[in-house]
Amino acid sequence: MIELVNVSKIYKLENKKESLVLKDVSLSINESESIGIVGYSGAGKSTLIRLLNGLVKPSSGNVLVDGIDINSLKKNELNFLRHKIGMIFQDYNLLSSLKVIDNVLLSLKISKYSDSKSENLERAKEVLNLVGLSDKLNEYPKNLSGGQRQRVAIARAIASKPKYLLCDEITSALDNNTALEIIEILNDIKEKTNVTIIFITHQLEMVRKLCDRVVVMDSGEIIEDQKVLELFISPKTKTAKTLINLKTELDEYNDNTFILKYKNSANKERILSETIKKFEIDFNILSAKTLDIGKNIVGYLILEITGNRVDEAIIYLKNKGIEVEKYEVDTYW
Ligand SMILES: Nc1ncnc2c1ncn2[C@@H]1O[C@H](COP(=O)(O)OP(=O)(O)OP(=O)(O)O)[C@@H](O)[C@H]1O
Repeated sequence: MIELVNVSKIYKLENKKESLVLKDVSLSINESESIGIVGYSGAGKSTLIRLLNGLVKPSSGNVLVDGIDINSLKKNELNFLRHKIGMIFQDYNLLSSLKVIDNVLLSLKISKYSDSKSENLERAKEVLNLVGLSDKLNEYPKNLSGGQRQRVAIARAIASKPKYLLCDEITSALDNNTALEIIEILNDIKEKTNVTIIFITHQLEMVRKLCDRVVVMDSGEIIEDQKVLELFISPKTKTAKTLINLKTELDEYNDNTFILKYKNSANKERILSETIKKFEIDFNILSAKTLDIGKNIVGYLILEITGNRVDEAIIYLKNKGIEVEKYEVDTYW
């Protein structure tokens, strides 16, 4: 488990000025969880993730990894603890003078994975195979595409079987298809290992495809922390709504226009037809959309509801677990 307890971070600037970039942040990350930390540029995400492996020291508060306050450790103890924590960066950070396989072997050597050269070699080949690069072992990074370089970085980060994997904007520099391939690889790694993934990004779409839980940051604070599925049904903050980025644009709507949001669609048809009969109302579907979130689906429907008992029908729908809101000009899906 990783815990941040009342962590603040102040950077010292020139002219003796200071900048408070994390404000009393507390957060617990459970084992085998995959958590997305999202927010706009400058929210403090990179600072937060760097606190988790001691690359940044807190100005106050504690960072605990498996119960150990990492800032109480001596340098060699911190280095040892870092073997538990793999990190991947936006700009890959590969050594250009080393071949793909040697980049991975170097990381195994540094983390003292095994004394046996052949075991290290076997492991390096295994992880490069896992990220689909078996045919690139002897290439230099400069001969690889951005997506392939990021795969090498993933292989290097997971080679010594870390318990935690920190990912700092690792899909941000890639085109959408390549970014989704990277997410697929991480999902595969998640399935095959118990690694805990901490994924920093401003691309909520990547979090939707990878993570169970999402933390939204704004100006150095955590402003939302909930299951990804719940965030897509009822985001609480404007930042989350904007990051979801699914603004609807209906040309015409009125006081009877509503947006319905629901998890998984199995009962939805039945509930809607029951509601129509029970309250003698009419539904006119204006727009519909579904999103897959992990193994779940979130559905959105924009309806015009007419009849004498609309209020009762809405209460009924809500009691059946369907989120209902009046449609307004800035409604987000
Ligand atoms: N070493 C530093 N010294 C001074 N200020 C810093 C330092 N690192 C970050 N900052 C400032 O701290 C704030 C938070 O930066 P941080 O990189 O943690 O945010 P972020 O959410 O990751 O943003 P981005 O996605 O742009 O990297 C920013 O205003 C940034 O300018």
